[in-house]
Amino acid sequence: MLIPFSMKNCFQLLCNHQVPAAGFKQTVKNGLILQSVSNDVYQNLAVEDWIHDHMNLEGKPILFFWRNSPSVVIGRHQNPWQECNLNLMREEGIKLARRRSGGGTVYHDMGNINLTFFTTKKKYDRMENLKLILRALNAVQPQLDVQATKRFDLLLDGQFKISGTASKIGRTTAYHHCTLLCSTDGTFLSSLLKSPYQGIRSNATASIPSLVKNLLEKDPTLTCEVLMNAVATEYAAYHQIDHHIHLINPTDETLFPGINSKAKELQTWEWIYGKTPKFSINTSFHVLYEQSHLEIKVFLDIKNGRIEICNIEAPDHWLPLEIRDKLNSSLIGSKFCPTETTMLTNILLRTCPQDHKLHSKWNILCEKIKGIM
Ligand SMILES: Nc1ncnc2c1ncn2[C@@H]1O[C@H](COP(=O)(O)OC(=O)CCCC[C@@H]2CCSS2)[C@@H](O)[C@H]1O
Repeated sequence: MLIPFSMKNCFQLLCNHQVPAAGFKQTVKNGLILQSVSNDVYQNLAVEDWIHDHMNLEGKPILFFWRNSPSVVIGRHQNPWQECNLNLMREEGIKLARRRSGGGTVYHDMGNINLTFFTTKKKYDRMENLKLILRALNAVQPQLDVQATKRFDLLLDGQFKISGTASKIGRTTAYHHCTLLCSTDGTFLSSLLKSPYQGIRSNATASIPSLVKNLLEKDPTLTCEVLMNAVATEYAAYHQIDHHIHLINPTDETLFPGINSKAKELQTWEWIYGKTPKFSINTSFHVLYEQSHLEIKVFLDIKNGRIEICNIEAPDHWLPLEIRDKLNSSLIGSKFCPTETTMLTNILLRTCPQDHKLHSKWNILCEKIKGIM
């Protein structure tokens, strides 16, 4: 059963320096189950941040269910260019989010449930949480063969991943969050999580790709709603709490003071791209010039998402050295992002407005460079 959640309840449960009213304290004595009414990945990640920041040491465990419209979610220390097809994502309007927890890249859509288990650091136990999910799955469909692995994945029939795990451990509190694939678009998932970019070198965390499967393929009654209710029932039984799922609105400032600025921060270029660990690109492409193919080599070092070193090598007769130097130096400091090349084109137009041939070469270069961004 879903019930709306009041501001008072939330403050009393979560905020430091608030003494829960006697009656409420009784009902949430051992924990609480929440579900987001939003399908916005940034807003939902902001709820995680907010609860993590405000949870007090009394440590009522909280289970938070959330689902997102199509999004790719990378780990805190990952490189989006290495993990996904950013061009395809832009074309398809798929959001990219960087979460605060480590680990690999996953795809979310409305057929995927996210579950966040908030506890004190002391009580943080990923295997315990996964066992709880396994009990819930067993309760709704005893025929399922699902096992938890040492990496805290859930595998169906010994080989198909249905859940991936990540976590964030703070000084006193922690959360473990995981996915659960019910009816996600698997074809889309695999095409989005394939990087087309060549020649990237970095120390960023690499994802561990697996075969994936939806639970709905095994049993058409296993919808997201059925699975959330089953997990809520197990969670309630385990913590001896009310099994009601409280609906929360992640944009409600009266409920979560300051949450909208958290969501905003998660949407910034500085967080999503700028936090990418330093990396380099060593690639080349060919251009057709006077009936022969010329090789253009590109070497880039990218730090905090911005080009730190840029070396574009092209035959002198195609692009004179001084223009190449201009290009290399104008790219330095700019964001490694396609909109920046448009800005550079404008710079060139201003620098040498008459040279049409040069402009077309520059445009070719910019198009090629955009292709690796
Ligand atoms: N939604 C989803 N669920 C399970 N597995 C997935 C999913 N999307 C992709 N994958 C597969 O997992 C690997 C990456 O596995 P890898 O082990 O590298 O990473 C993870 O599992 C991270 C899980 C993060 C969970 C958080 C919970 C709330 S916000 S995101 C990917 O290449 C695909 O093969």
